[in-house]
Amino acid sequence: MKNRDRLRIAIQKSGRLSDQSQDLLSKCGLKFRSSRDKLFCFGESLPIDLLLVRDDDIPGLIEQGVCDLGVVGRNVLREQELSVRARGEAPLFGELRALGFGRCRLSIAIPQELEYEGVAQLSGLRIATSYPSLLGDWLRENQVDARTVVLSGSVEIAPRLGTADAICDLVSSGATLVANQLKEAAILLESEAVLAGASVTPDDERGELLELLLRRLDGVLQVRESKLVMLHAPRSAVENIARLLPGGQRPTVLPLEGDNDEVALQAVCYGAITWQHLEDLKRAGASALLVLPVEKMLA
Ligand SMILES: Nc1ncnc2c1ncn2[C@@H]1O[C@H](COP(=O)(O)OP(=O)(O)OP(=O)(O)O)[C@@H](O)[C@H]1O
Ligand SMILES: O=P(O)(O)OC[C@H]1O[C@H](OP(=O)(O)OP(=O)(O)O)[C@H](O)[C@@H]1O
Ligand SMILES: [Mg+2]
Repeated sequence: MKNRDRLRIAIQKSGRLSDQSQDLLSKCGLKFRSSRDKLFCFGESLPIDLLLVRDDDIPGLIEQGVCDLGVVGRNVLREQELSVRARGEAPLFGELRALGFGRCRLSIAIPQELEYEGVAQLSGLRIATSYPSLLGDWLRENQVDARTVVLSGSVEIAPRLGTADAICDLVSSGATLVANQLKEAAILLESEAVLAGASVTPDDERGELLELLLRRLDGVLQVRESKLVMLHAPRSAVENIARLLPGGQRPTVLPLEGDNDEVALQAVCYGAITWQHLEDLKRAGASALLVLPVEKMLA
């Protein structure tokens, strides 16, 4: 691995993951000066630079040591991981964190008029895909002997053109399948954007930068799911109420001026706080309930 004193992160230049990738990095406090060509952006707030590339190139760039981190769909990362393994090599990149956006699934779909009776039915079929390694792996695991037809895009049209009998492609809302008279038969992989990185942490300045960035990222990811809940309650109800706080840490209990029976409670809770939660808390004796968003968090 080449020695560098600045960390480099690759994200998708323009596509489904671009905006949310940029947004996530900016929430981690990274600011970039964009260059004229807009393919390399110099990091101004920390020695962390940005590369804007095609998503398919990200695992390879990490493997070659050109960049240290990348934001890419798990579907792309796993596909390339499997293709490296198929060459008898160990991949030099892997998933470091799941990022919670760009959710979709890699599925097999068949023509709507067919009844799906199970994987065995796929034997002997031609399946069109842009993910030959993931598909091949799944077919082997399920002992299905099908033929893979590799296409780089517009996979859903293959059955209509007669070049394949089924497809294996990304599905999110399912609208593209319906538009092409196809239906989902089996899910091969649940995907979302992930932070990918080298399997070995660099042993120069970048190692520390990487740790700092991961700490910030963990804070940002946690905050996204967190709320600060504040309420008043009788001292005797505190234990019950603490149990009702979803994923809550131990609450802070504070005295209320001029009141010996009531206390104020505050706790950071993880996951959604629904109206049902609030009603349950009220029934347990809580009043003056407030639910506030959390902006930053550092463990
Ligand atoms: N319909 C979808 N809904 C949600 N996420 C999706 C959907 N389709 C794809 N994704 C996710 O977004 C990633 C990027 O999708 P996009 O279509 O922008 O890629 P691309 O066309 O290969 O882009 P590039 O030009 O960078 O090669 C996919 O690899 C996948 O992880
Ligand atoms: O289930 P849906 O919500 O319809 O989404 C699925 C479609 O989205 C993606 O394509 P995209 O629209 O990005 O086009 P592309 O493959 O040409 O990039 C994917 O390849 C599917 O075709
Ligand atoms: Mg691509």
